[in-house]
Amino acid sequence: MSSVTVRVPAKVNVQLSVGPLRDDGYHDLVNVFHAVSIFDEVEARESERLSVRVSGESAELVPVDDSNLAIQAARALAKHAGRAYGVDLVIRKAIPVAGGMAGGSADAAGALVACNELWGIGLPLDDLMEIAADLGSDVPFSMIGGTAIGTGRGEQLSELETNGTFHWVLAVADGGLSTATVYRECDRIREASGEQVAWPQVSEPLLAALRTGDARALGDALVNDLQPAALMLRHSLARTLEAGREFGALGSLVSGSGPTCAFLAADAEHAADLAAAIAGTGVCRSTSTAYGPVGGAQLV
Ligand SMILES: C[C@](O)(CO)[C@H](O)COP(=O)(O)OP(=O)(O)OC[C@H]1O[C@@H](n2ccc(N)nc2=O)[C@H](O)[C@@H]1O
Ligand SMILES: Nc1ncnc2c1ncn2[C@@H]1O[C@H](COP(=O)(O)OP(=O)(O)OP(=O)(O)O)[C@@H](O)[C@H]1O
Repeated sequence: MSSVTVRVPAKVNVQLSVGPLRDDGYHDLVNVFHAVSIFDEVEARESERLSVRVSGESAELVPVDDSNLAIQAARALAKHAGRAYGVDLVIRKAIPVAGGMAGGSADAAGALVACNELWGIGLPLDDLMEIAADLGSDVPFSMIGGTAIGTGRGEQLSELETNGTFHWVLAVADGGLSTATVYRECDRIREASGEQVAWPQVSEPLLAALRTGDARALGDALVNDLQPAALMLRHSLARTLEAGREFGALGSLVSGSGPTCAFLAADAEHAADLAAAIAGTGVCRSTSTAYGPVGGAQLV
């Protein structure tokens, strides 16, 4: 086999509840991930050396040195297997870079699955998931996709049963936001307000909405504790969210650490109308529609 291609979805967080800052610099979360139909492709080609190339959406913003998460994933898998494997990784990006939709994590998950196949290692999913968690808090979810609750720093997953398909509009902003900076801003806002940080709890109305496929109830239950921090760092996002509400989104929130905003629609037609209306106001760089849940990293 000389080449293997894997497709990996983006995510939105339908609940992101952030607990107190831990001693290791992470926060305990209740993180309800939902995989949506925007996909990066990671192709692994036989090679003597480790290298990566990136094309597509904002490819010029993605590093092609050892800081690339897909290269880190290939290296970690080779180390686990105890061999000095090489691979040429070719990434085709559709997921916005530094957009709060787990783009780098998707590429890391894609590289793990693709290299496991290309190199004929045959490592079981459980072992791949452990390597994934070491690479980043969002990487395990990118492996499995669907809808799942992440606890701990978001890496301890339990899959959720959902019904039907949810339709989304994504409003992509100009430029990204650093995840670490957004968490730091969240801590700063909390410290300044003197607020006692509660232990994060799963939202029962949110779980019920997912279980029954009730988009209207899900729209009411969407929550993101990082949203005030993202809005503080990027004031223009308030107008983006406002446009969604104005044009009848069932719910609007910043996706993860932002700056992408996600809007829930009633159905595919409503999503298309909403995407066009929001784009027409000029409050974001571009809009697209997507549906979820979709599966995780998969060979194509
Ligand atoms: C915002 C989310 O995307 C929501 O799914 C994730 O929580 C972030 O996941 P990620 O990008 O995979 O993040 P990581 O690479 O693990 O961590 C980047 C930085 O984000 C902060 N971080 C991340 C996860 C977490 N539970 N608490 C944190 O405080 C830490 O400062 C960390 O140094
Ligand atoms: N393969 C990759 N694709 C995109 N960014 C990468 C990749 N590897 C490393 N990076 C770096 O990671 C940073 C964050 O990018 P990424 O697209 O993962 O952010 P994000 O979607 O906001 O992440 P998350 O939602 O997991 O917090 C980028 O600014 C880039 O420098």
